[in-house]
Amino acid sequence: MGTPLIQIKDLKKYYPVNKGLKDMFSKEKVFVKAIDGIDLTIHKGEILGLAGESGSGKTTTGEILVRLQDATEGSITIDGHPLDVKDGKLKKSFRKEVQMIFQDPYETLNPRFNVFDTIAEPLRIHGLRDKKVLYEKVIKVLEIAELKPAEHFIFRYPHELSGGQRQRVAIARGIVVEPKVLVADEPVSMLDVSIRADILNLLKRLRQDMGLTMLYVSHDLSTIKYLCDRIAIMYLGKIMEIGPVDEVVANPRHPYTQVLLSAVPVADPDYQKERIIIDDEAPDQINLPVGCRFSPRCPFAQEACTRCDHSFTQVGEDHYHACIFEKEALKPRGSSSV
Ligand SMILES: Nc1ncnc2c1ncn2[C@@H]1O[C@H](COP(=O)(O)OP(=O)(O)OP(=O)(O)O)[C@@H](O)[C@H]1O
Repeated sequence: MGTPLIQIKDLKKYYPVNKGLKDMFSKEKVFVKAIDGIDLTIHKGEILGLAGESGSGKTTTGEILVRLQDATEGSITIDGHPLDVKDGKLKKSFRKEVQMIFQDPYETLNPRFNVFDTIAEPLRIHGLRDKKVLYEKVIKVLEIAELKPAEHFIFRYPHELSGGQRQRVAIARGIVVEPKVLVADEPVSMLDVSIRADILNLLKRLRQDMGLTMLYVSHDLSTIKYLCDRIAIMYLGKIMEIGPVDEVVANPRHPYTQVLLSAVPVADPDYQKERIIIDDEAPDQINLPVGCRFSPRCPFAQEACTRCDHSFTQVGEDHYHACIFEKEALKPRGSSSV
């Protein structure tokens, strides 16, 4: 295991919910607990995949890391310094250290900015004004992002680029300030299947050539398996399982991870995989279950699950899960409890 670069401790993000006029007079505040006390470590040069269904808190985690949102509680350090440093100058230079690329490059690129202005903007914000130096830096980063020949792309506008090319521009903009960390939130889910692997390979190369550390947010377990070293599985604001990606995929321990993996299609037509079917309905984000948050949908839930506090059990090297049962002890719901 390498040196920790990012350390997230007991991170919480609670959004207040206004349920109407009646609530305005009620003393009891209601919250969506988007992130509810998570610990994560990401090592230098590592790519950590953050997976889970819609609403589990993945994007919020990434946005807090890149300071698009403030946490309600908890601490984050990057290379030993706190992310929420108050000093104005330090704050600006630390901001450079974590950059984010988003799902939809259409939305993230300003249609009135050409490629040069798009990529030069963060450099200008950080004080670089010399046009020649800016031009050279933009050309260099376009080449790294494999938009070649760079001169051919530099003065184009977003509508003159394909989806894949736009995502490459967004990546070039992210890396031009030489960050330590890249948060990639579903960066290939809106792209044509045929170009997804090219973008994932580019991210792999950036890790290798620039030593970038990444948080890769996705609900797509197959892209996580392709790209990431470790995977963390989130459900309703909690981490359910975390470990080396190959190990978790081959030997999932938490029932929620088993459910997610059972839904991934397998290319081999002769391979019969047992699909674990669960209640499709989105879980209630406000009235959270007592004990294990997954228990109302879990095919193996027992009465004892109401006493689960989501603390981890280690089951292998760097492999942890938050189910109170060992895999062998999981019994279909309704059989005698432990
Ligand atoms: N600004 C906000 N105000 C109130 N609730 C929010 C806000 N942003 C997110 N949430 C809620 O927080 C929870 C987690 O959202 P988040 O976007 O982090 O989940 P996600 O796992 O990334 O889902 P998806 O894959 O759909 O993006 C959801 O219930 C969402 O509705």
